[in-house]
Amino acid sequence: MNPLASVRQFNQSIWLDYIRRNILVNGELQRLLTEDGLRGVTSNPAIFEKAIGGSADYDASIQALALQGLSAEQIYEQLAVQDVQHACDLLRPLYDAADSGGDGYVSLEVSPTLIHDTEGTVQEGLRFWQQVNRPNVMIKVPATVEGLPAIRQLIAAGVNVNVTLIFGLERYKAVAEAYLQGLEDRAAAGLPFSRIDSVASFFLSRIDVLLDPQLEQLAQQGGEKGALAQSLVGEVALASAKQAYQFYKSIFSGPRWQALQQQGAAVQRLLWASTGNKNPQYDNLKYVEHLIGPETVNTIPVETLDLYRLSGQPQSRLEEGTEQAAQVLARLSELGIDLNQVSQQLEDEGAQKFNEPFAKLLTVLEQKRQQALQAPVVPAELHLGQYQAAVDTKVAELNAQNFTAGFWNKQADLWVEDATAQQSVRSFMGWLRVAETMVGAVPEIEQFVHEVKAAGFRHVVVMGMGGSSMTPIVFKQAFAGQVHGLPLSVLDTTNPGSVREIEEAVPLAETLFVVASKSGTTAEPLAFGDYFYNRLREIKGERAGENFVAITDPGSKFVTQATQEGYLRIFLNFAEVGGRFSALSYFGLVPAALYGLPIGDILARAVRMMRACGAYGPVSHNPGLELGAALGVLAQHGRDKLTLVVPDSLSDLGLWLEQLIAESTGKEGKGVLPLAGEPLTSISSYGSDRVFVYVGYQDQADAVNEQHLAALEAAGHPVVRILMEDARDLGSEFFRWEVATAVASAVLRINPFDQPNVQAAKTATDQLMKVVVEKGALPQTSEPVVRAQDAAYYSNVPGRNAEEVLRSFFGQTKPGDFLCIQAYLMETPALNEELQQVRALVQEQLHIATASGYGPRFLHSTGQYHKGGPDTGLYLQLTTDHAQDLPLPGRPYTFGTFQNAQAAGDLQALQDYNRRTLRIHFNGNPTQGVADLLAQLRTVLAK
Ligand SMILES: O=P(O)(O)OC[C@H]1O[C@](O)(CO)[C@@H](O)[C@@H]1O
Ligand SMILES: O=C[C@H](O)[C@H](O)COP(=O)(O)O
Repeated sequence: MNPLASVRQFNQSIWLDYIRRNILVNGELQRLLTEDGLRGVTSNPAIFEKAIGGSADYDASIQALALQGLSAEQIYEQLAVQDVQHACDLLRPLYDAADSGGDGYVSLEVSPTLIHDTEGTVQEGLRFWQQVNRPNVMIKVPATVEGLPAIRQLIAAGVNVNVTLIFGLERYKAVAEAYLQGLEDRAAAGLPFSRIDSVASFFLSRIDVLLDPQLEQLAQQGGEKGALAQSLVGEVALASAKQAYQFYKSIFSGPRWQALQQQGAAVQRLLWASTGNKNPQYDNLKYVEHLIGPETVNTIPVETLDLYRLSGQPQSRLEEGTEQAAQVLARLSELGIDLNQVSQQLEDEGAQKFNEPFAKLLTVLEQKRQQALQAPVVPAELHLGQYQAAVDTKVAELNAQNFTAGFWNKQADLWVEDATAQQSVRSFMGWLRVAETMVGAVPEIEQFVHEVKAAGFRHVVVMGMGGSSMTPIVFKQAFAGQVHGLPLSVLDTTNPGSVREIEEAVPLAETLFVVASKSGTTAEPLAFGDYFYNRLREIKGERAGENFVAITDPGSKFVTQATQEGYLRIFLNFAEVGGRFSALSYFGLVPAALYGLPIGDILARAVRMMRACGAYGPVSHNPGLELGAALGVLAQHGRDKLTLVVPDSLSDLGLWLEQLIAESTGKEGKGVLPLAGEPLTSISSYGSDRVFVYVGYQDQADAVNEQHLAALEAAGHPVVRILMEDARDLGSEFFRWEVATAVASAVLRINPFDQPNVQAAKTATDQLMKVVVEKGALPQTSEPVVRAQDAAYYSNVPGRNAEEVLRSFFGQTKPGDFLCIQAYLMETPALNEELQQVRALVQEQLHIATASGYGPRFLHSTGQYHKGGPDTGLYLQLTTDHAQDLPLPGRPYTFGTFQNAQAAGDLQALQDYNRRTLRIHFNGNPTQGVADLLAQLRTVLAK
């Protein structure tokens, strides 16, 4: 048996004298608990100095906390408290176990600067107790003269205390006395004793380190005294411990103790501390092997722990040589050594030994804090030409009304007048500070990632719609090749071909499926979840749930389902964070971390932007406000087509911006229409409804796009450029654009946080699905205007053949319109290519903007704008029959029918809003269908 685990049979508990974030996160502490039978953890200022000051583990958190305005000391406290909380959570099952035996604790020491300050110690002890907020934390209090009354008071207040820095027997007795008095005070106040635990940490190696040289010097003088001194070298620490244990037995046995014990009090166990050997001549296990005995604890540094695991030989030895031990201590005085003086010196040095690293740690933190504060956010360069003056006026107006302060105070009248709408605005502004909350959740997420990898998962599939899956799509592309996490796929379409493609590409049994739905009621993710859960049941039976993770709001129906199905983990997001504003919450960060992204750094960048936008006090320039004001004012001047130009590696950022901006602003007949992925066409093909935004990288030349933008700018179009340092700046950009979107909405006087017109398509789809459930198939659609050989054309425009229908449809185009291609087809590179050519042709020939989206993805993105925004769209819907369909388990329909119902439902909704629509249903291969359409359009649109 592992010697470490065997120690328990002698009723001693082994604790770990070490803490560092990586061992909490990477499973190391958990392994020590499970395999080595470890039963507690202790920390001290020197340990934290090594962990925080001596590693880069905490740098991202330090940056984020510094940017939030915390001082070096506050940063230390926050980090230490977080680690202790995390460790407490890992030890909690042990603490809660019936046979916990007073174990399962994690110790956090009060500041070493308080070593002679009773009141300060009590206050800080109580503060830490509340901050850590875990029943299994112990507050470490030094056993100085001033510490004794603090121990008593904290015990009386019900705080678990680890008394530290005990070097001598007299002081040990005073410590036990303070503990008893604390308990008695508590009893007198009529308060219970249950689960108040305390340990008395007797420091060992430091005693020998101080005394051995003195003894050796005396030994060199020879004679009888010399011989005595020689015999005592290396003996004093162990003798002190053995003697202390005898005192312990007598203190915790008499009638006084029994009275307390009867009321439920627990003994204050002796804990052997400072048990890492510091003298190369001694056995490294010296302060472990000799001190094994009942009702004691030994807190052991990692190196000693590793050695003990290899060669420990546990036996109960604490009461061996008790007589001799007493002799050793008694005879010291014959050598003129006063043990009380020695203890005092050790105590003074002990204070020093913790003060120095603590001061060093604060210095390091201060440097890192300053660095964080000096790092600027990436600027957005706004070249607004003739609109500059109007935008400046709006910015001045917003500043004059103190917009930034009102914004951070969730002042809803900045957007809407109606009281109910204001309430809704306020209740969806949790995104403002969600990045701060998530900084604290990083270790938890990273630990989860380690567990997932350790369990053998090799792939991750995120399944969700709109805001719930868009961020992972962006991350996947932007960080491709730069990270080494688990490969990631995102499923956000009901297209049976795409579902099958993912199914065939992943190792099902070793794939983690993340079902992401804020509401927990969105039809698509629930269908994806059910489909893959069923597949996993076929492979793993009852254990299928082990491959599933949910991200959803607290209390959603999906929580119940995921619980019943035995999901591996349920991440509860925040009700007050809306879907498209959830990039920096669990929705964006859990998949990101699984993919291997440095989520701490990404969050730190987000906090940097929060700070720049006035989250922590007034700012002279608010980049989010300035961008948002520009977008709002430009839209009011008819420049409402926000055309996104990005390098290939950021093309999916366009999709994210589309869903954020379109779903937030496209309502009440107003809005900003973001256009992602438009092909570049001749400068004259762009109308005066455009504003161009480039998001790229500082150190990556993008000549083609840049030349194009320069020409557009020269032609009088407003152009915005944002050049990120690296992909981690996406954290900043998500936040900048969220603020800008909210500000643009304020300029347009709309509520950015609802999506009133998305429901129209959902309701129409639901009705169609009811028919499917009842009748087994979708209802017949009305007759097409034209039925050609390979395609049918449905529209309310006239035409005797395909060409005429296309001519009538495109003949409706006015300046300021846009073509919106809605492809309910399987996304493939070849199809993308054909669609891009259609867009380019339309842009060139009709001088209108073009958008293209796959259904149902765009329904949760630009779909809101299509129905709620201005009536400027020509909607070209492309559908097909699904040659290779997929059944949906437990439902009387297939993915293909579901997707077609979504197309039909949205078409219905568009027509209900009197939008101009043309549906082309391809009978054959859709890519060929689009190629044929392109050929026809070349004729139809030719000037
Ligand atoms: O996360 P949920 O609730 O499944 O919603 C998915 C998406 O659907 C919408 O609610 C509506 O399109 C989006 O706002 C959201 O991001
Ligand atoms: O609680 C544990 C003590 O802080 C620790 O054991 C001190 O050990 P050291 O003497 O090696 O610093």
